[in-house]
Amino acid sequence: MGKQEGFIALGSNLGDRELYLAGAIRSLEEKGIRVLEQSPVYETKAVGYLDQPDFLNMVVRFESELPVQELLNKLLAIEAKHGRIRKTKWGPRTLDLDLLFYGKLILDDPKLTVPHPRIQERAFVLMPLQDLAPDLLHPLLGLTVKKMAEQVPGKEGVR
Ligand SMILES: Nc1nc2nc(S)n(CCO)c2c(=O)[nH]1
Repeated sequence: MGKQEGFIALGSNLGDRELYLAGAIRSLEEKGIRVLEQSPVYETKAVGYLDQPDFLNMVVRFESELPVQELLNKLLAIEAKHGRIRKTKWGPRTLDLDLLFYGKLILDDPKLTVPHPRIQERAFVLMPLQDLAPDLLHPLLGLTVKKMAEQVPGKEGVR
């Protein structure tokens, strides 16, 4: 695959959220996923199940040579290492790592969809992603991150 750049969304709404985000970034580095740039950290209102604590969200730009399946497995391992217990699909979690983009990859496999299928509807992803890559073009939607961030509802819940 050669060295590819990509973006990962990080989130936490349980326990010491800042610590979980910092730990995740350290774990990424340990597993050969080189973090090149970090967005600011945003405090965001939970979407999905609303009766859960606010999240801290951020996005990182990374580079890696890993095949995408191995990259996904490492993200799952990092979530598990930082206490992620999948009680309910949409419940609070210590750490959430979502692969947003990986090079020019387009993949629609049941286990893994890249680009992430909900980027366009998530202000908590688009606002930090815009800090890093406003002109990044979504290969399927044909919209830049800047354009998607302008259009996305719920920006008031991302501070
Ligand atoms: N604000 C906010 N709401 C969320 N709902 C879910 S599920 N998640 C987990 C991301 O898939 C989040 C999140 O990271 N931030």
